[in-house]
Amino acid sequence: MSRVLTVSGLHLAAGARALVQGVSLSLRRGQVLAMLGRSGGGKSLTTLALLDLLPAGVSRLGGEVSLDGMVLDRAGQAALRGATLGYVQQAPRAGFNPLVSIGRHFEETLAREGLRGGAARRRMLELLRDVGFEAPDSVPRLYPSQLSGGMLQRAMIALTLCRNPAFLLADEPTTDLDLVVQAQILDLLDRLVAERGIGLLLVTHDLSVVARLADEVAVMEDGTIVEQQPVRSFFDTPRHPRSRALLAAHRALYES
Ligand SMILES: Nc1ncnc2c1ncn2[C@@H]1O[C@H](COP(=O)(O)OP(=O)(O)OP(=O)(O)O)[C@@H](O)[C@H]1O
Repeated sequence: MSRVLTVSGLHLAAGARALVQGVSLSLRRGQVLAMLGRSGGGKSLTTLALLDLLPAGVSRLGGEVSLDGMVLDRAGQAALRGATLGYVQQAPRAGFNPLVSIGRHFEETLAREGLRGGAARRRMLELLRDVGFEAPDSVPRLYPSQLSGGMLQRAMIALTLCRNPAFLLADEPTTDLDLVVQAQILDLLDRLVAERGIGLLLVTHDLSVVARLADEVAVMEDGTIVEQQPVRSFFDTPRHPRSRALLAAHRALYES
């Protein structure tokens, strides 16, 4: 199974406006890389570039995405998407078709893995149980509108796991959820890294989440990575003024 996903020298622009300039990152299996920084810094676009899912109007002017040292062309990136590389977005509702039951979503995804009928149903129930649904049998017949935000995020993660991804890209996966559910989803992601050896890229604004989950931290500012360190040294000796400001704001909030 793939071990390292790398982006190097990524340059993104909208027309003449540079949005991401020379970003390089490596995501390793079994590790959590947290990406943080001010709003508009380029975290989401970098994540979307890894998936080759840039929004209309944004183009990649330079940079390479590689898997275990093999540079991927666009077809290679498309083949990776959803299979080797799972995506967990901020608003899970947007990832589901509201007119299609949860069970159908699983059927379609599992069929791509060659699983149908009873085998597909068993796998779906196993995955739903694994992400924390205590009564998974009741879930497949439901429609997305019948699930809460937290349940939908769990279902989205289970759907992503159907294809056994080596890496997960999670862009603020808990932003719209209440605190208790946030903690549950983070526990789940943490467990997936530990048990399945998934490499997790976690975009977040929350330094408590970084402290709890991350192995490595990258701070983005105005389209560049201004600091990248192992999590311990990031908290002990932040080097960039933006990192120090983030830590000071965090400490003022939690240690006063
Ligand atoms: N479709 C687009 N067209 C033009 N500019 C865009 C587009 N999408 C994003 N941008 C710009 O690119 C820059 C980086 O955006 P991005 O969403 O990657 O930031 P971010 O760090 O993820 O922010 P946040 O933390 O708020 O999600 C911003 O200045 C944003 O306005």
